[in-house]
Amino acid sequence: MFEARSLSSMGPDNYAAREGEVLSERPEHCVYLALGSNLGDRQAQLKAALGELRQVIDIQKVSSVYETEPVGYLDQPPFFNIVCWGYTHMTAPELLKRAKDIERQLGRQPTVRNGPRLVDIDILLYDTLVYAKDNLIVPHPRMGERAFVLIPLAEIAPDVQEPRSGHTARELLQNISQRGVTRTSVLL
Ligand SMILES: Nc1ncnc2c1ncn2[C@@H]1O[C@H](COP(=O)(O)OP(=O)(O)OP(=O)(O)O)[C@@H](O)[C@H]1O
Ligand SMILES: Nc1nc2c(c(=O)[nH]1)N=C(CO)CN2
Repeated sequence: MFEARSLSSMGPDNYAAREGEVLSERPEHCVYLALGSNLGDRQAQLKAALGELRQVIDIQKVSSVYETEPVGYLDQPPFFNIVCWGYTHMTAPELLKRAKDIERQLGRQPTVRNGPRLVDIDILLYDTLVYAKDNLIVPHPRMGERAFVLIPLAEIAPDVQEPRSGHTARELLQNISQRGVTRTSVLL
């Protein structure tokens, strides 16, 4: 399924949008995103962010909602975290820009690194792309150490590979502590 629809291995610079180009005629790319929220109505924030993302990503699967203890900066409320995957015609830089626009649109204010936020959207994987330029790093550089990412990722795609290491989500999860992450009964 992933291989069949992941049509291009070109880097993002090779197919920047051209004038008059029809988005749906561009190649499709398989993307994995992680979303988190720890302020306000966390469930509503995640739902709203997913709704916005659906405008540019044909979302195939969304994980359960996990309540997770804060990592990095500890003096903040617990998060709700999810992971989803789907297909998009956007390039990776375009998708990052859209994700950051959605965060702003939903009211995210600048804060300390790892600090509280209404909604956070990270690009985990973009096809098998390994990319680091300007303000974008793919695969997400910290995904392999975060139970709040790997547990929902392994729920919906245990065999997906992190292309830098070649390890699957299930394998990466076996190398880290799974404490502080609880599956909730919340449905999105
Ligand atoms: N794969 C990626 N997904 C999302 N943002 C990325 C990615 N790679 C680099 N960035 C950059 O990281 C910057 C900081 O993002 P953000 O404020 O969400 O960080 P953070 O959520 O506090 O920390 P973390 O990146 O560890 O989750 C963004 O402006 C973006 O340009
Ligand atoms: N539990 C949890 N901790 C975090 C999270 C998050 O989404 N969940 N995001 C962070 C910065 O992106 C920092 N710490």
